[in-house]
Amino acid sequence: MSGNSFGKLFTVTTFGESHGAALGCIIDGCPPGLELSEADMQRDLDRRKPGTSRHTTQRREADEVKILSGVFEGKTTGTPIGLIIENTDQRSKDYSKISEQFRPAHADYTYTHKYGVRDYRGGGRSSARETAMRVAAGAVARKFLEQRLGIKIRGYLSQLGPIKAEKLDWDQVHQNPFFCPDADKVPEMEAYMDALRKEGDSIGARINVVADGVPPGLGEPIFDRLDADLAHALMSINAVKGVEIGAGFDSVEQKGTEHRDEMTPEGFLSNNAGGVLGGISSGQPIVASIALKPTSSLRLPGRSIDVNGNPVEVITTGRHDPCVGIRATPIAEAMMAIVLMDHYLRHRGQNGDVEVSTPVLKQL
Ligand SMILES: C=C(O[C@@H]1CC(C(=O)O)=C[C@@H](OP(=O)(O)O)[C@H]1O)C(=O)O
Repeated sequence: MSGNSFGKLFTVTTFGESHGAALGCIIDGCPPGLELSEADMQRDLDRRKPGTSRHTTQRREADEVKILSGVFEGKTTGTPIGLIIENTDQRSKDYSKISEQFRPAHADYTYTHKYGVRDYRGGGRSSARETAMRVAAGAVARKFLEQRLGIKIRGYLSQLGPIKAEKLDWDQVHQNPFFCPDADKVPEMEAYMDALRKEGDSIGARINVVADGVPPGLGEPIFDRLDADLAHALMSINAVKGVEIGAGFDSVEQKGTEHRDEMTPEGFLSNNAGGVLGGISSGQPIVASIALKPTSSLRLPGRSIDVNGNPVEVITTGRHDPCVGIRATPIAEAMMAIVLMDHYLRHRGQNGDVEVSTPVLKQL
């Protein structure tokens, strides 16, 4: 397999390049009977699309999705769902200067070594523009999970460079261009990004994603643990350099008595596990966090080499996100939805008729 598909029973295959004709995806394995229209996906696509604030790339794409197949009279038929989004605002000449050079920290260099050819226009297939299709596919999974199981998946930006959100107010997340849940930090983030843009530099970010209402039992030990698949899915998002589940790397400094999530008949007393025990969902909220690196396309000159190995100074012109993390919240939510959907179908397949008398604990 060449790495363009994800999932075992709910599979998502994406195709397309940033400056090609279109982005597309095939979702296979979606159960029949789910009401589905373009509007269901457009809501999330609009949250991710470029050009919505001065803090993102100024490329203007409507990211209007069209359903090509798999839906009849407003409902999924169980056959492959084909989706397409046309690219409309490519400016490939911005990239002609770097067609034979490698941007430091960019996939330019590794794509060349792997394939021998490179679509240098906007990063080609390595562009984060590809994530639009993950968001569309994630919206289908999200709708099924919400309607059939009451699962709610929400994300937020918890840190932008040095600025950390200190409050988690879900109502605030969509009140600002950063997906920041702490209104008090927004002016600081705006000032930081304005200064950074003037400087021409970029910055990293952290995104948290939470799924509430996930039933216990999802996840396939040993190699397809739910947390392993989540890490796979989240790490596959462009620019992600770290993934944590629950307490994550803080577990290093915790003692067992502190880390363990004690159980009472009333519910779990904490959630250091991030909702996964032994690779299987526990019924607690699934909690993941990702670190995104700073964008590598910079107008500030950097040392590199050309395709022949000669030293060059690289300057990237064009339109770029000074912080890719700012638009990453809907992408992380989508990847979590795809993983949970896939594991729900897998669990239903093997264990759909398992009955246990042990009560399902709430999270206190
Ligand atoms: C278009 C999107 O983001 C693009 C992601 C991207 C990159 O190299 O990842 C580079 C830029 O592309 P271009 O130079 O063609 O404007 C961004 O605008 C998008 O997310 O939809």
